[in-house]
Amino acid sequence: MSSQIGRNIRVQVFGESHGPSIGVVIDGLPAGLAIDDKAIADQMARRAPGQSAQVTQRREADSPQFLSGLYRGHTTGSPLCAVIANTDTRSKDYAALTDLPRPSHADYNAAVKYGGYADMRGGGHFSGRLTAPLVLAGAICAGALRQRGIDVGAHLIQVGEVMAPALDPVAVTREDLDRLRQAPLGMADEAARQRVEDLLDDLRRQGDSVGGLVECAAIGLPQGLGEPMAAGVENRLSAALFTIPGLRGLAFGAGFAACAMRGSAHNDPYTLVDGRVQPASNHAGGVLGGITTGLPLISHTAFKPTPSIARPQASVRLSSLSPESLTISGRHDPCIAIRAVPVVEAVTAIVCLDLLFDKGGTYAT
Ligand SMILES: Cc1cc2nc3c(=O)[nH]c(=O)nc-3n(C[C@H](O)[C@H](O)[C@H](O)COP(=O)(O)O)c2cc1C
Ligand SMILES: C=C(O[C@@H]1CC(C(=O)O)=C[C@@H](OP(=O)(O)O)[C@H]1O)C(=O)O
Repeated sequence: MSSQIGRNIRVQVFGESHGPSIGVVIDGLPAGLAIDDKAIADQMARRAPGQSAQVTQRREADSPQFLSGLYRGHTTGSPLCAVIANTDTRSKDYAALTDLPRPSHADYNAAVKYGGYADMRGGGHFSGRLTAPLVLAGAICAGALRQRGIDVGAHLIQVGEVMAPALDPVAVTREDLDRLRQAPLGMADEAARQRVEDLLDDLRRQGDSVGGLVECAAIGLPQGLGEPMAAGVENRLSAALFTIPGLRGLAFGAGFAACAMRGSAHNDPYTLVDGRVQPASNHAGGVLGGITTGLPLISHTAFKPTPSIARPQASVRLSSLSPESLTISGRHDPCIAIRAVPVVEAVTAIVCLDLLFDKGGTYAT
């Protein structure tokens, strides 16, 4: 299994959802970086399970214990290791699924690939639980970015058929991103959020789940990060974002809408702003030729509906190879995208810091 992202800042996650703990080793952080415990706790709480009626009811404190790489509130320059305990595991929910795999989860694929040895309780290493250490790593990297005037924020702009307004891809500010971080369900638009809450209530009654779309913006990035072709910003961000389970689609800037546009509408004309050459619009999403343009780096990530739903579904009993109906009990998110918001933000922060370190690694804390 490869559970590492980053080139200069290497983030390795480990653990299984129902093992004793999950965690992260971060290598390549500069020494002397102040660790803001409150900022980390806030980000962890945005993602944590059991925080509202609209998410999985598993309860975890998600308070990290640092084992190395941290001394007197600052990074030491050696690998930082942190563990997060798994306390509220209910493994009996998963006992029957070894022989009767859930459609669209990783149960059956893991059983075949790892010959039945993978610990799939709670989704094991495939679980959304493994995004907790990613958020921890992202919060640490975001602290380093903030010192350089760079901020990353994400929000939910679609759940099923409910849409919320997207950010202004040129003029998005740090205040906008702060506001998004405070928004319940990751959706700042109140009217849209109310419709999402109603939709989630309906889905709970129907035993169903729904997909969603997350928009993320990184602002304050200098022009010139990244390289062409295989080392492009999109390449590196894509590889990292696809570590998030349930992610099914990723687009930059105008994304798939670009295929229906004319060049005259899609092109971002250059203008002069305070004597500097700058694109006047941002259909490019802040990246051209694999290199940042200096405008906000905008991504859209599409999440599938949660696979574990309460409705009866067709599966196959593996021991007898007979078709059987499966009804899943247990605690599940009705919409993965809601708790994926801070995860997308975290992974984007990790990659942005990683890109900054391409420049020779001379980051002054
Ligand atoms: C934050 C988060 C929470 C998730 N919660 C659940 C859940 O409660 N139930 C579930 O079946 N899948 C959940 N998933 C998705 C599964 O982990 C994922 O679909 C599965 O591991 C298969 O991976 P894939 O969808 O990337 O192919 C969650 C994913 C994330 C990122
Ligand atoms: C625990 C978390 O989410 C879990 C992600 C998940 C899955 O299949 O991805 C399934 C559920 O696990 P369990 O059955 O153990 O409650 C979620 O609760 C978390 O995000 O911290």
